[in-house]
Amino acid sequence: MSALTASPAWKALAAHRQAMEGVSLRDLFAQDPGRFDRFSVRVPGLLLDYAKNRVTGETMSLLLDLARSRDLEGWRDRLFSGARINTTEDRAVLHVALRAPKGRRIEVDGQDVVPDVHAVLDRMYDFCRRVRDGQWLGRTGKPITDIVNIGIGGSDLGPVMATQALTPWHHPRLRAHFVSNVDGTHIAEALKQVDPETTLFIVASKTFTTQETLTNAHTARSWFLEKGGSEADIAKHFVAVSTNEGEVRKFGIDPANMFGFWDWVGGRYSLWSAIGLPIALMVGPEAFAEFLAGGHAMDEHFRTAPLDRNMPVILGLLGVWYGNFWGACAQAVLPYDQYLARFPAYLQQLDMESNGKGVDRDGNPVDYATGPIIFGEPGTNGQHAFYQLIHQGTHLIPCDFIAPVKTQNPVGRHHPILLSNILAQAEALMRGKTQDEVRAELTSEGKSGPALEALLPHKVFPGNRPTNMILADQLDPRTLGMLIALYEHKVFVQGVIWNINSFDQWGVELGKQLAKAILPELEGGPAKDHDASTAGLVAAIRGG
Ligand SMILES: O=P(O)(O)OC[C@H]1O[C@](O)(CO)[C@@H](O)[C@@H]1O
Repeated sequence: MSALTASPAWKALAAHRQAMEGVSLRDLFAQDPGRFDRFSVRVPGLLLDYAKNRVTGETMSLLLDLARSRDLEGWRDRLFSGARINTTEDRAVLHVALRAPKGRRIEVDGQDVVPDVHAVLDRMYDFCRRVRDGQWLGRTGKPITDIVNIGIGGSDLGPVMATQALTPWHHPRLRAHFVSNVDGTHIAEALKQVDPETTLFIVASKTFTTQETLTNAHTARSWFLEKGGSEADIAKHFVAVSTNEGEVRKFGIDPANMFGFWDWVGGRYSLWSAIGLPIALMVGPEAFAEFLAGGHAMDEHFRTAPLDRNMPVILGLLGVWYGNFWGACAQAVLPYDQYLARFPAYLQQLDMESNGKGVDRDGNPVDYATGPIIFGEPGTNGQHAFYQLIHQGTHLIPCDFIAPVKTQNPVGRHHPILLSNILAQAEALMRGKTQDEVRAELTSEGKSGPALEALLPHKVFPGNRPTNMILADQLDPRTLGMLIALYEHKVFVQGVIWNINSFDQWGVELGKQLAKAILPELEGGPAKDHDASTAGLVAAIRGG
């Protein structure tokens, strides 16, 4: 037994879970009209309603006991103080420093990093202004019209998601494109849409050694040269975002056109850094600064709010409650805002790359579930796809619903219709529909006898399915920053409870290694020793 599962706080929760068997959310609501007030938290701009969870006051207090017993507050202090909590890579974890205001002091090895953060931001903002104002000119003297970000994972998903989320703030002349997949189709289709004389490529890679990104970047470079650009023109059309100046130079990008960041920024936590350059170019420095301010506001909330009023803590603990005590292995994230269409994909990396771990910080196998499978689609599309399983299937899938109260596009009745759907879904998942209710409904429709009885079980909804509701006043740069930081800290809270390192990602390495070995075989090199399946597939691809 691990220290976690042997702990009194864990055992108390396990016993409480047994006591909660059969307790229904319907009853909890019926018994307590103040449930919304008790189980909701506001920070300016965001409201979290977690009343539709299988929790009582006792549940929350036992979960908070667990958090305290894991020294959550101590770990939070270590995070914010620049301690090297990413032990397997011997790094600090300081994405919070990327959104710290000027004058705030955050140290790594005794050195304040906030001035460096703002020096890069100032350079980025200056560059953005020149591109946006039409002063930065392409090789034939024309202003930039298209930005192609080449990156993958954290160097792609965050920028794609946030750029799309902030579409109403986009500069009218600029279009953003994102190329990530090493599938040549991705870059080929992007290049079909852009003009080499007015396109700016951002090669975004923390390490600048990532195979997909380097392959795409070299293809873009060759295309640029084939289309009449010269080596000397590259400086006008290619910039880099990286921590690796040496590799950037080797690629042929002048370090003067490089925006740096630091090893204490994890890839999936990097959209606040220069990796956010495509966002800043599209929405402008002022909106990007607001986005950072939103992230910082959530940092302050996480750092200072009491644990029982702390949004990331509450979300994290609820995830632990369902994952570890109710056997839920998935978590749906359901944004009811088309601008947040890529939010679930972004969260997949944030959460699953962070907490998809099977050993604890000391390398011991864990005897409890860790991070869940994250999935989702924007509402209402998901309703017509996978909600059936969430309502009536055999798996327990806690859901996070996210919506803006005010839409950026008040077209006709669309927004009230959208919001009626999100509220209805959460209500339906909580209430369900009993046999008696179904029987009464079918009877009122004129059904009776065996026909009614045959249909009845199919129309019953068990209900009692947990949901959180996150309402933003509106989706704008500030609330987007808050929302992202909320989930970053939620993931951190869970990592602390599970005693895992949420900041490394060794699980992505083996596939990369094997792909390197297989590539020469697919390009005509000698066949290597594989299992029969892989050998057969290699032969099939080689036409053997
Ligand atoms: O920015 P880089 O170094 O190209 O890495 C891209 C991505 O690859 C990973 O290392 C593994 O998928 C991610 O953590 C990272 O975001």
